[in-house]
Amino acid sequence: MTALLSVDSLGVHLDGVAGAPLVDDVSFEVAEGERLGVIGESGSGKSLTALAVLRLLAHPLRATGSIRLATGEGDVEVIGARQRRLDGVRGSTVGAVFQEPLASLDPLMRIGAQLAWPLRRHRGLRGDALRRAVLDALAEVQLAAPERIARSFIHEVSGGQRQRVAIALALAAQPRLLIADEPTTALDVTVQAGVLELIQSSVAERGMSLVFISHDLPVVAGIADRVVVMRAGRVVETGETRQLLSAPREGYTRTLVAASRALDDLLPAAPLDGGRV
Ligand SMILES: Nc1ncnc2c1ncn2[C@@H]1O[C@H](COP(=O)(O)OP(=O)(O)OP(=O)(O)O)[C@@H](O)[C@H]1O
Repeated sequence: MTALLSVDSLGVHLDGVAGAPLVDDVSFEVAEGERLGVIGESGSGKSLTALAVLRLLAHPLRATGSIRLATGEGDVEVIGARQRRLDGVRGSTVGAVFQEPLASLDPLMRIGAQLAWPLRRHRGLRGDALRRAVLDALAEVQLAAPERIARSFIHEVSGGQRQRVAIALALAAQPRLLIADEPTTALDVTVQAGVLELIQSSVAERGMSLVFISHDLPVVAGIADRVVVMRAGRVVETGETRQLLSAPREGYTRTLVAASRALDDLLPAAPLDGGRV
């Protein structure tokens, strides 16, 4: 399969600060339709890697190496690309959902107007067709009462609804790759499963590729075909999910798997009758 995203020897440096790069010699590929999980402890460089792919790193952070995205109109080298070229790529080739939905949503703009923007720009919709597409996009992420949501500001809807709006926004320009960076970590546990299911079904129905970043191993195991394990800014191990989790080669991956199993073993002992944990 051809690679939609190729990251080669990516480094993320903190300009003006001596020492090892924050992300060091990271390489991986994501094929068309593939779902790649990125796991690793807090501070291992997962988010910086995602931000580099989206070219959202700001000074003093600086990326080196190569990040190639295959678009409908040839490959784009993200590091060093002209801003105009990138504007075309963001949204239509790659969309992103972050831990905190407010990161991609404007608090001062009604939700419908925010969604209309990429639909107008990337799909050329206007007037009634645009209004219908906004409501369809909200219905597609299973938000009940799309008309009301479209008229609302983001602070007028719940955390789970906000993340669904952020997903609708990321999908609006029909990207070929979705980057989801800890998309359920900040959500109430009761709505996490629904948002995960939504990401999985949206990716499957659209035949999109997915980069799913999480420190939660069972969640990644359920969603990813292949996994990249990161630690201290470097890739420790990469492999097919089942293979990597059942027979990890590296000590660090074995520790992650063992910690996750130990937590799992505790679960049946937890009170299920309304007791507090
Ligand atoms: N703007 C910044 N300036 C300086 N250091 C930074 C900056 N952003 C991140 N870092 C550092 O880079 C390292 C990698 O951070 P990153 O956010 O990529 O980790 P992560 O694996 O995504 O962690 P988490 O799971 O907690 O989100 C960390 O040591 C972090 O402190």
